[in-house]
Amino acid sequence: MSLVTSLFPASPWALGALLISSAIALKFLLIGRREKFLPPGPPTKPLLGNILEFPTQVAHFKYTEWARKYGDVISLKIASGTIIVLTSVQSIREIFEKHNAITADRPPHELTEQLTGGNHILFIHYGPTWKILRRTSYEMLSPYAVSLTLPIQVAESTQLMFDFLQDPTDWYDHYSRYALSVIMSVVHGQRCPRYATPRAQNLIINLKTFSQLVRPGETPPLDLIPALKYVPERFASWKTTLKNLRKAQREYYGGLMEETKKRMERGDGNGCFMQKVLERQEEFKLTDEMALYMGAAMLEAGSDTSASYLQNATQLLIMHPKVQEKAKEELDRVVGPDRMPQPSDIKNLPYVQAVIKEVHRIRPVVTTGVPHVANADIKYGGHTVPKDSIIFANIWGVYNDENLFSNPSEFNPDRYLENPYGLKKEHGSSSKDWGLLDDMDFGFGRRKCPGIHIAKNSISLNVSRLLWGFDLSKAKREDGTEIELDFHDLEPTVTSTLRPFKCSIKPRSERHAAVIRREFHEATAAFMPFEQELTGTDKEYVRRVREDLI
Ligand code: HEM
Repeated sequence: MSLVTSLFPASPWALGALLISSAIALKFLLIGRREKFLPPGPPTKPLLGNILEFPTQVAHFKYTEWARKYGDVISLKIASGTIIVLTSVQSIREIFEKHNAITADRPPHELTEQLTGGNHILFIHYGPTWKILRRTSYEMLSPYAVSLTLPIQVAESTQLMFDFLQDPTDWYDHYSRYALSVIMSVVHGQRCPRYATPRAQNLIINLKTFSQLVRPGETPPLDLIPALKYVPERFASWKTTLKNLRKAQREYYGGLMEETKKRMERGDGNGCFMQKVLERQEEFKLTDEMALYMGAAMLEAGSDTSASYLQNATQLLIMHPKVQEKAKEELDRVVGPDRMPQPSDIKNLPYVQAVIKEVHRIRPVVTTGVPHVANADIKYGGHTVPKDSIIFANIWGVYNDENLFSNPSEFNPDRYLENPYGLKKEHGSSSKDWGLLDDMDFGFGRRKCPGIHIAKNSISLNVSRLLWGFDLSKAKREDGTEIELDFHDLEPTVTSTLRPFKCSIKPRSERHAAVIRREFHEATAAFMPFEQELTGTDKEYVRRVREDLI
């Protein structure tokens, strides 16, 4: 028997079995391997692909390192799945904007599917339910609709400044209260005058449980191995957490909706988002479940994000006293010391606007965006972004590209006075691509953040008021030495959320402080329609604070 024939078994059945098992083995070996048509990326390992080096936290640093090495569109293999990361304005524009109908889907997310019954606009697939929810949110959060909510937004910002005045040590929580209260008022028609307000605390606790549950490693990889969802609850503690959270969320959001209904029945409606949703529920074709989770999604997507931006801005301003000085000079000239800046002032404050853009650039809130999914192949740069691939936009990587921005790690708002997009001189400002740089932090294409107008109001009003009224500096120890700030001390979440830190926030003068107190007192009428459901403790709190102002 020759060596060659000895390798083949005698029976044709055995030969067939051998061929099939070899084909299966080969297929398995190919799993994890980068297909030829894919954009380049780091080397893969059989079966695993890039799973071992795939970053689950602060992914933007690793994505950027790979982009500089392999190009602005890279691919990563997670077993047989493909992840695409875009790190240029041109690729984002082409793939997310030009092909927006193909890239409007989201990756499967079993946990949120089970938690919300597939009704949460942020997570659900691109399809009929999403279209209904999106149309509703788009209409309710249009620039015009948002302009009608300005009085409560401005009033809440006035309380924020008042809170800084009264109790600057809790500055971090004041931002969280503010962001929550604005969104609770605009969406559900009831405000949270204290951080400790039960409505605020309930939401904070539910959001914490949720973000712990979705943290990588907390639950088995349900989307990768769907069979895991059938493991009985006694062996899968995540199922109990999820069940309890679903119950808590439904009680919470259901309660808010009931209170809106009662307000409407009494004829005391305050024009909040949910009131309008309920009034037009049939027209929008919203089921009760869809309406419930519409309100939920707004609160969940709209509170932490705005607070994180403002906390980041505060840290950056403390770290850059010269930027504060320059902004204050502009505010003194345009607004003066006898009133706080109003939304209508922002257009006359180019340097403050530059500061706001520079904070977005150096510290985008959602550094790698929220992933989209392609539902068909897309050709780009000689490669294919395949159907079903998960696509991230590496916003941080674009904003920190030294080919676009000079010294990108330097906080320098002046770059926006020299070029409307903050770009190096040679890029000019005429290319239509650059417009995308303006609002990158809010995402792209059909899934772009519908809350952008509320968020922009919050950001511009509060950054300008903070600079107008306060001197921000590092806190000092007892021995007089300054406590240094750590720019990279972030919470392990998907947003750029700083951990709380000590700092000093002092009114610029007694004159500024008096204006804040006066305007807070004058804001009482704007608060009232949103205080109908306050608990006894909260009622007592607002009564006492207002009495003290007289
Ligand atoms: C600084 C504040 C905010 C930032 C940075 C931000 C950022 C984002 C980003 C990056 C996305 C994903 C976009 C994409 O998939 O391409 C998003 C989606 C979303 N945001 Fe915001 N957001 C902010 C404030 C708000 C506010 C105030 C609201 C509500 C009033 C809101 C409601 C939503 C909703 C409902 C979605 C889901 C849209 C969808 O999937 O169709 N956001 N946001």
